[in-house]
Amino acid sequence: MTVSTPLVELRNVSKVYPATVKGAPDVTAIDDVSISIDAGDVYGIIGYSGAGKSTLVRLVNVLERSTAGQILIDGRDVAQLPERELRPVRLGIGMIFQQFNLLNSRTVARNVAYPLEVAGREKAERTKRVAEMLDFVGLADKAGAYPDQLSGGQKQRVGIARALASSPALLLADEATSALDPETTHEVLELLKRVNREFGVTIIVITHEMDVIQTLATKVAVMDQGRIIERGDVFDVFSNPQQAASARFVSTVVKGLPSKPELEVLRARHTGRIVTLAFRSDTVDQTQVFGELSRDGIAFQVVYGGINEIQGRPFGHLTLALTGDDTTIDAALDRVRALTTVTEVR
Ligand SMILES: Nc1ncnc2c1ncn2[C@@H]1O[C@H](COP(=O)(O)OP(=O)(O)OP(=O)(O)O)[C@@H](O)[C@H]1O
Repeated sequence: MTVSTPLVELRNVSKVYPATVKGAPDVTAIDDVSISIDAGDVYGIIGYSGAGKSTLVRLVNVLERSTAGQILIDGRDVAQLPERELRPVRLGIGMIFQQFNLLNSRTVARNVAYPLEVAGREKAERTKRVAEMLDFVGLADKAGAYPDQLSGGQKQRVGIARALASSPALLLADEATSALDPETTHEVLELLKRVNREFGVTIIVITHEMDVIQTLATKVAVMDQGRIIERGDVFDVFSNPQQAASARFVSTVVKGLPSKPELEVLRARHTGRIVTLAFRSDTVDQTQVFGELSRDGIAFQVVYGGINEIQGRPFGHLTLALTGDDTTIDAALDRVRALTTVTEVR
């Protein structure tokens, strides 16, 4: 078996900013973070404002130096490289930004050509590559337009064409859809999926929006106060978050567990016992669960919840109001507990 080197690996990385106000404590923006990203991954990093996401991105493309730890790109520690050796490393990393960062005095085509000019590519090669990239993002007809003649979604597509022009192996997307409306966000995320699928580009997606992770990423790390508090396959984290902060992010897109006020409403509206059941397509057989509950004169009604899907795998929570003889319900719930997680709200 061959063990492949991760494309990006952070080992015990920290970044401390000295206090900006005299007497105030230093700011630990990144606190002992280790992370491993394989070639071909779409790796989401989610956290609230101030969690350290942007700092992490600036460390990976070495716009800033870490205070401690190793940052390996393709097995090479870039954190220690002298400035003059960083240029080729940065050329291998594309970036897209929330505010697009296009050059307003240049046409769309010349924006896309910019990294190729910096890399010293011949004019003929630049022209060919720019045409290919504009074609890929569906903006061939806008080559001669200026950025301020474009919509937000079109600007970000130019940003993507520019980021990919020098054929980087890695694309960093820092809040790339946060300035866009939901429809345009969806189009840009679909384009980024194609970037990953068709060019095999590894993508690190930085966001505070869980639906971006749900749509695009295959793996996710949740950041809080400079640390990674949870990580895993997107499906696992969404269907069974382990940390309270992760569960809060998940709850923004998944209607699963009723909140306290919602439970009050459910209790007032329904007689009988209220239970929430967890479902995961790969481990829980819904038919069997409902079969157990429909026996022995128990009646039930689904009163809250929903089933979601990530990468074609359904999961979710359903809350039921059960009526019937208490002892019979207890026995049925015991049987269901052998099949899935049951939470009863008393
Ligand atoms: N250049 C800097 N000097 C001092 N402190 C900084 C600097 N850059 C970031 N910080 C601090 O580091 C912490 C992490 O900031 P960072 O911008 O990485 O967070 P973030 O998760 O990207 O949030 P946002 O989405 O709001 O940018 C914050 O407390 C921030 O104030």
